[in-house]
Order: sequence, then structure tokens, then C-alpha cells
Amino acid sequence: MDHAGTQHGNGTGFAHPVREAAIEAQGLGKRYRRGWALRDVSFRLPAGRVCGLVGPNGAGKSTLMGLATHMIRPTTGALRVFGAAPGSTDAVLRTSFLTQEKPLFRRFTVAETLRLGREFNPRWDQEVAEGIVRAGQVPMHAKVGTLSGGQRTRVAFALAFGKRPDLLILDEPMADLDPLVRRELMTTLTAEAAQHGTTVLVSSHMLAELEYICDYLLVIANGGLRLAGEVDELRAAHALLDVPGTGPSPALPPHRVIESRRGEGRPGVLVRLDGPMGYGGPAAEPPTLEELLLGYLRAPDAPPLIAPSARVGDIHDIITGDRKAVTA
Ligand SMILES: Nc1ncnc2c1ncn2[C@@H]1O[C@H](COP(=O)(O)OP(=O)(O)OP(=O)(O)O)[C@@H](O)[C@H]1O
Repeated sequence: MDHAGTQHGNGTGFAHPVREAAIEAQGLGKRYRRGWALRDVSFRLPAGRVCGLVGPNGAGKSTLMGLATHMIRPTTGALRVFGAAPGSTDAVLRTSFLTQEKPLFRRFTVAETLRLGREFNPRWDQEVAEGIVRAGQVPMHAKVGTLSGGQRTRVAFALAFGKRPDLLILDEPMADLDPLVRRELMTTLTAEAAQHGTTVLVSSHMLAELEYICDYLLVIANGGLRLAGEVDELRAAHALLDVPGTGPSPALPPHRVIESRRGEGRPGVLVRLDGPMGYGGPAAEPPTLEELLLGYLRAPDAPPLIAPSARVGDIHDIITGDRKAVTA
């Protein structure tokens, strides 16, 4: 497993993530009284990626994010954020978490809210935070309680970015934004992430939008990980075959049929490739990210595919990695 790549000396006193894992989970599980919300989840999210977290309602996305931010404790397994336990000072200082609820003090003005951000965060970047607020013409002297839902979202984004996190976790944060503002904030998100090497984990049901921003992917269904890896790696492992997709799923050995596509979009059969397509077979094209995601959302029992970039070793490797990070 690759634990290399942590570089120091970015002027902040913090390790600058280059190739290390931003998040690493091994055998991670969370059980509530009603049953398992997340079970035996193992993956590695390399630093610097913008990762989409996708799954049907109730799949376990918020639970995974809660585990990564120490809001929820695991029942089994472990998770590390840049090699540190969630909840440790290092992990907390390096992580921003934005949920749909966006708890802000309603009686504070926008300026006071940003001031609070500055006081609590040693890496605070006032220019970035103010820039995000001003781009939406949100008055700095307005009380948060008087803002529209979308304007409050913008202020919450400003707080999250102003913290200058190494890991930004966004739990469906843009649901209440109009399409133009969504696009604008997403452009800000990708530009900021690219400029500062920020790792982003963003959950969303907007598949087309994820295609626009993500280069990494985690798909969860029924509490289990179904897909993990680079978008390019995952797309290359599948093909959309030009065969009629209206009848029962055809057998296409050795490839595994994920879905016979019907209705909207390109028709055909989505397969997970097991070896090259033979000559004389049906025409094959890589699926788009949206086609891939829809296929797995419609086939939640498909066996998991964890691409090489997302694989972890055993729990011992994670703990050894922690020790190396501490002694480095
Ligand atoms: N505090 C809790 N107590 C009991 N069960 C819970 C609790 N929180 C979540 N669950 C259950 O765990 C499962 C996963 O929930 P989670 O919120 O992680 O799903 P999600 O993928 O984020 O869903 P959505 O897309 O609807 O936001 C669900 O079945 C949910 O009912």
C-alpha cells in the first residue's frame, strides 16, 4: 500500500497532501437498532481528488460522511482522515463538513459569521470567504436569519472554503440553489480544489452534475460499497454494447451484465468487462459516467468493483500508516 507522498513545508505547518490517502476505511460498519446502515466498507480515497458519493435514498452516504467527521462512531472497522483518527485535532483542523442543514447563527450578520470563522480556524482565508459571499451580492451587514435559503447556502460555502480545508465533505449541499448558482459554486469548488489540492467528497443525486466535477467515485447501495475508483478507471472497466436491451438480459460471457438499458438515453446492454471484446461481437463503447451510475443504481445487488486505486491493505496497514505519519 502506498503511504508515500506526504510533503511538509507549505507554510502552514500542516502536511500538504500529494499522494497520501485523504480517507482510508477498512471493514467499516455502522449498526443502528433497525439494522446495518453501512457494512464492511473498505476503500481508499487518494488526496487531491474530487469524489462523488452516489447511492439511492437510505444507502448510507450520510452515515459514511458522519463517520469521516466523527459525528458518528463506527460499530466495526476503522476510518482514517490523512492517517489520523476522525475527531483528532489534526483531522478536525483539516476537514470542512457542509450538510444540507447548514447550521448558522440566525442573529449574526454575514460579516459576524465570517469573523467567527476567522477566530476558530488558524488557516482562515478571509479573501476567499468574502469573495464567495460578494459574488452572490449577499450584503455583509444582513442578518443570516433574513437571508433566502440559497443565500444562506452561499454563506455556509464561504465558511467551509474560508477554513482552507484539505478535505471538504459536502452532503448534498446545493439542493436549494438555482441552476445558475449551482453551476457557479461548482466552478468555484473545482477551481479552489485544483488550486489548493483540496480533496472533495460530495454526495449528490444530480448525476449529470457529478459528471461535470468528479474524477473519483464511490457508489453505495444497501449499506455496501458497489463501485470505487477513478472515473476513467471505472468507465474503462465497462462497456455499453449495441444489442437490443428490451428483452430479458442476454448472456454475454465472460462479461457480467449489469443492466439492459431501456427507455431514455442510449439503448444497449451495460456490461462489466472481463477480458477484451472478441472480434465479430456487438459494437462496444465506454459508458458515460451517468450511464454507469444509473446502471449500478438500478442493479444494487451487482457485485462490488473496487478499482486498484481504491484498494486498501488490511487494518494493520492503516495503523502502521498512522505510526509513520506520527513519526515523520
Ligand atoms: N440515527 C439513526 N438511527 C437509526 N437509523 C438510522 C439513523 N441514521 C440513519 N439511519 C438509517 O441508516 C440508513 C442509512 O441512512 P443514511 O442517512 O446514511 O442514507 P443516505 O444514503 O444519506 O440517504 P439519503 O440519500 O436519503 O440522504 C437508513 O436506512 C436510515 O434509516
